[in-house]
Amino acid sequence: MSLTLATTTPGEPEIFPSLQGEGPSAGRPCVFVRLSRCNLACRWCDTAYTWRFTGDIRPHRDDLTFERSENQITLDVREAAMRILALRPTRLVITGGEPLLQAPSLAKLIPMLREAVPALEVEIETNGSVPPPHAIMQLVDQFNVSPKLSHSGNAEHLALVPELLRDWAASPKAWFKFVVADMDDVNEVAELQAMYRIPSERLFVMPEGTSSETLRERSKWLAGAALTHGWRFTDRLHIHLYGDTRGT
Ligand SMILES: C[S@@+](CC[C@H](N)C(=O)[O-])C[C@H]1O[C@@H](n2cnc3c(N)ncnc32)[C@H](O)[C@@H]1O
Ligand SMILES: Nc1nc2[nH]cc(C(=O)O)c2c(=O)[nH]1
Ligand code: SF4
Ligand SMILES: [Mg+2]
Repeated sequence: MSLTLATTTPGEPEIFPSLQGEGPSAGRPCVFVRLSRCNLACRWCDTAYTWRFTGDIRPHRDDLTFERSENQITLDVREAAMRILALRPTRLVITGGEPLLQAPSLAKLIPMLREAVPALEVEIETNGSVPPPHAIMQLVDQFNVSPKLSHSGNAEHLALVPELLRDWAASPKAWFKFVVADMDDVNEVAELQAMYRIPSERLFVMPEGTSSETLRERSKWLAGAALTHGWRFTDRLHIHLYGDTRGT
């Protein structure tokens, strides 16, 4: 069984230690694993190298195949586990791309890691549009679910998501993290919250941006909107610390 990962440089799988930069566990030391491929295609995606390959215009369509890319590498699950364990993880963040596209391999990887580190805590970053298999719901401690608003440009795909969002909202393991670029987005978050009964306690808003300047500018009014609506606010610590750099 194998996993397809993103790469930092050709041939080097994107497995790295860093502080969690976003959401409910921001500031925690973690090991990150970034998987390749995504079912969506967000206009402002900061990791488009995980899915935008040559000749691949609509990656979430089944009729398009992915071309080989130096931005991805396939490893046996056992090899991926060894590389992760070498970094002595206490908490793991599995991200992408969309990690739930490789759920069956993750259901092999996580128990393998826990055999070596029984107390290992595991988070998954997901766009919330791929149904998580039961085994994954059991194995993972925390899901950082980032449903995409209309400004992401995934309109026709997002029409399929509503039922799933209701399920995520009902799970105490799911924390919502909405990427916001302007006040229209704030209003859309409020609508989704009401429609799917997302508890404010588990709802974060996060500014869209890949530079400190943009994040600071947007944080000023977004912090106010969070206060008005009773939501949580999260910055993107890693961008301030390291910039928009692979493997950080
Ligand atoms: C690259 S995604 C990978 C996981 C999954 N595909 C998702 O979208 O949740 C990781 C996180 O980064 C966020 N993100 C991506 N590009 C961003 C940007 N330009 N500004 C702010 N957040 C961004 C996503 O919304 C998500 O919360
Ligand atoms: N430090 C750090 N924190 C993160 N939180 C979510 C990330 C992601 O890309 O999913 C991320 C990332 O890439 N780096
Ligand atoms: S869902 Fe996540 S990885 Fe996929 S395009 Fe959007 S932000 Fe990027
Ligand atoms: Mg990121």
